[in-house]
Amino acid sequence: MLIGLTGTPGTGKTSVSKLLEKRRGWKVVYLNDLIKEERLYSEVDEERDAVVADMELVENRLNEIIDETEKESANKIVILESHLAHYITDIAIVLRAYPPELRKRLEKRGYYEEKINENAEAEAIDLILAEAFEWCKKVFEVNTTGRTAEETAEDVEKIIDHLLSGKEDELQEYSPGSLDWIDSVP
Ligand SMILES: Nc1ncnc2c1ncn2[C@@H]1O[C@H](COP(=O)(O)OP(=O)(O)O)[C@@H](O)[C@H]1O
Repeated sequence: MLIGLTGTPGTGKTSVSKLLEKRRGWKVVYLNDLIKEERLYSEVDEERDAVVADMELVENRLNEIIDETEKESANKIVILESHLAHYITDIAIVLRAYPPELRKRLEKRGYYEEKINENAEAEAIDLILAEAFEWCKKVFEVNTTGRTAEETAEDVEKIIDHLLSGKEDELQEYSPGSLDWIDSVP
């Protein structure tokens, strides 16, 4: 089962993924690393020091990884970690962080002011959540505000265990759309 772990930069996708790898042995694909390491891109944007992913190459490679994972172990979970993951997966877990808290995290990571504003504003207008609704069949939302990375990892683990159980009922505490941070944009 391929599950997208998405969210604005700084919401904790990488931290949570590393904890889940350790705790549950689930396979995590760090999409941005995969694209660069395996050259799954069609062109390089020198100006922005970025690459343009070739989505067909990416999807083919992901299918191979899923098959390999399912053959190698009893593990049935592949987590796709990236703020673009929801463009690829049918299931998305969207991490959220109250913009003022997100700012602090990004400042700690040494982001420059303009990039911090850009991400804080995107988070305030629910940009990634809206995209996930558009692209995914199933969307879960996890508010990481005021929680530790460990607690968020537990939230994500609970959602994935629910999916593994095959239960169709909604996980109320993670149903999307309950956060409204539009007023946090200065
Ligand atoms: N509840 C939380 N969940 C995840 N990360 C958190 C949380 N609270 C604080 N953090 C911190 O925020 C930062 C998130 O960075 P990172 O995991 O790289 O995010 P992303 O991969 O989404 O850009 C880390 O330094 C992490 O320790």
